[in-house]
Amino acid sequence: MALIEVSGLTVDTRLKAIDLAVQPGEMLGLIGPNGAGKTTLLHCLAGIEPYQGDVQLHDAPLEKLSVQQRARQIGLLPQRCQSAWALSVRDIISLGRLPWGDESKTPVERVAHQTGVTQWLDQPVDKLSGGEQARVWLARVLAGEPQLLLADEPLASLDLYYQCRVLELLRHYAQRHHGVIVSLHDLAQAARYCDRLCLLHRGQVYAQGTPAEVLTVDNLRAVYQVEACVDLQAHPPIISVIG
Ligand SMILES: Nc1ncnc2c1ncn2[C@@H]1O[C@H](COP(=O)(O)OP(=O)(O)OP(=O)(O)O)[C@@H](O)[C@H]1O
Repeated sequence: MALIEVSGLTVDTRLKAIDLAVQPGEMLGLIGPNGAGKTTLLHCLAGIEPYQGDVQLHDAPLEKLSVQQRARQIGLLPQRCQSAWALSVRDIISLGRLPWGDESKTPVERVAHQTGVTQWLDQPVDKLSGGEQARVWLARVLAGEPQLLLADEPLASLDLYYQCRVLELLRHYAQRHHGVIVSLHDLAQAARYCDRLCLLHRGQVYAQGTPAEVLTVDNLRAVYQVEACVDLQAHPPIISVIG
């Protein structure tokens, strides 16, 4: 049974008849040019953007879930995160436990360790750098242990070490019988870490499948309007723009 199955998801002129599914244990990469609809799709799945069509989570309609059920099962790491208050790192991460109503320190400390923010647990989050804060917000989502984790461009402010570390973390998270949908602009990283890719173009699914099926020279030319050199057999995969 699919963890999540999306059929005919449509949002006014922004998304048109999107079909996709994520199996337990799978990490799906959402790729596509600026404005393709990646964020809009993630927001629909997170329940913060209305849509037409059908979304089933574990074979149950998403819209039938209570707010609490949905918060327990789906976690969203938005593209931009900011706290309106000067909360500590520990407080921010603990917010991820709210849907469960527990105050256990163990998950908070575990995810702080995984994301490399343990040393700042008692510091105000707004005193950290942009990339350090991004890892704190990722820790907040991980603390909630959602069945489906949605991450919108989680690499945007991370250095090279943490780009790999975070993608490894998300991949391991998916492999523990969860599901991850992650939007990425780095296609080589998407090829390296994602089980399958969904290439969006002007609000529609242009291609979907394994990285080798999706990241073809023809698809990249049609969607990104670039001539690319693609070597997915290399370790790590190489995708470079040559014209
Ligand atoms: N709140 C909104 N109301 C109406 N249109 C919107 C809204 N937010 C985004 N759009 C439009 O919807 C389209 C898809 O935007 P979206 O943010 O989903 O793209 P994206 O693929 O995530 O892009 P990027 O890679 O630049 O983050 C764009 O044309 C954008 O201008």
